[in-house]
Amino acid sequence: MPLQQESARQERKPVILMSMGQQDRNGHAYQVMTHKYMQPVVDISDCIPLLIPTCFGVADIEQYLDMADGVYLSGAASNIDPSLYGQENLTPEKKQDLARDLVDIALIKGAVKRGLPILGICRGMQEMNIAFGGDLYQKVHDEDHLNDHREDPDTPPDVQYGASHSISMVKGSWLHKLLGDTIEVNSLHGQGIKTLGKGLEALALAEDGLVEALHAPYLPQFTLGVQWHPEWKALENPDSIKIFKAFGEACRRRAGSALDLRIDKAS
Ligand SMILES: N[C@@H](CCC(=O)NCCCC(=O)O)C(=O)O
Repeated sequence: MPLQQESARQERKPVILMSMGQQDRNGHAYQVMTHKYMQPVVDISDCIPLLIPTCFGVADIEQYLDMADGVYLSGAASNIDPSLYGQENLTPEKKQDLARDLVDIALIKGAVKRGLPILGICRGMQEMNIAFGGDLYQKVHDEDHLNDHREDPDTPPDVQYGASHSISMVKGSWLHKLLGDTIEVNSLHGQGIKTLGKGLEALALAEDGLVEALHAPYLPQFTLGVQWHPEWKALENPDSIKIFKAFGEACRRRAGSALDLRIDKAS
């Protein structure tokens, strides 16, 4: 490969799309929460986050995807509109964010078609499940066979995002190779995976059997949804570093092959 093309490949950081839905929780401003999610993408994945507004609908999603090497779905306090997975709303007291639901589901479907890597965190993992046709427990804590996975909102952030329970990786899976048998994770969610979407498989389970990580093994690209928050102080957590590195590497591979394709077309 000519030197010029090789250095263009090395200098170009992968671009990762992330939607900007409503983001506030326990007095943490929108900017603080968005920053929390972007920080490890910049510091560990070594990628460029490109934020997408959710208030203008999905008309321009394909054009956004044209610019992307990966899709990143953050967490957020709001619940997904249950009509999107065929249920009545059992949590009317909780905020929803339909604009974000629609943008993120379009992003996931677009990423699937285009072979873009996908990483979803907490609400983001739940969105992946809905986009693939699965559904959710709307109140995990009301299910007899499941534990309460919510945080105590009256405690300081370090406690809320501190280790809460252990999860076990599915033996023989790529996540098992990456993270080992078990790790301790934080837990800040009231909803959880009930039925897995079509083609999705669990990669990790909590002690009560709730799905804590999933992927779409039939797809060639990197796909990972996690129910916990690896973005929290990610640089201090070796497991989080492994996750964000793996995502960054997948996006870099994708960016490299997209560049090859453009070079081939141009020559
Ligand atoms: N509403 C869902 C979403 C859970 C979630 O993403 N929580 C994170 C909120 C705070 C943050 O983004 O750090 C549920 O309750 O299951």
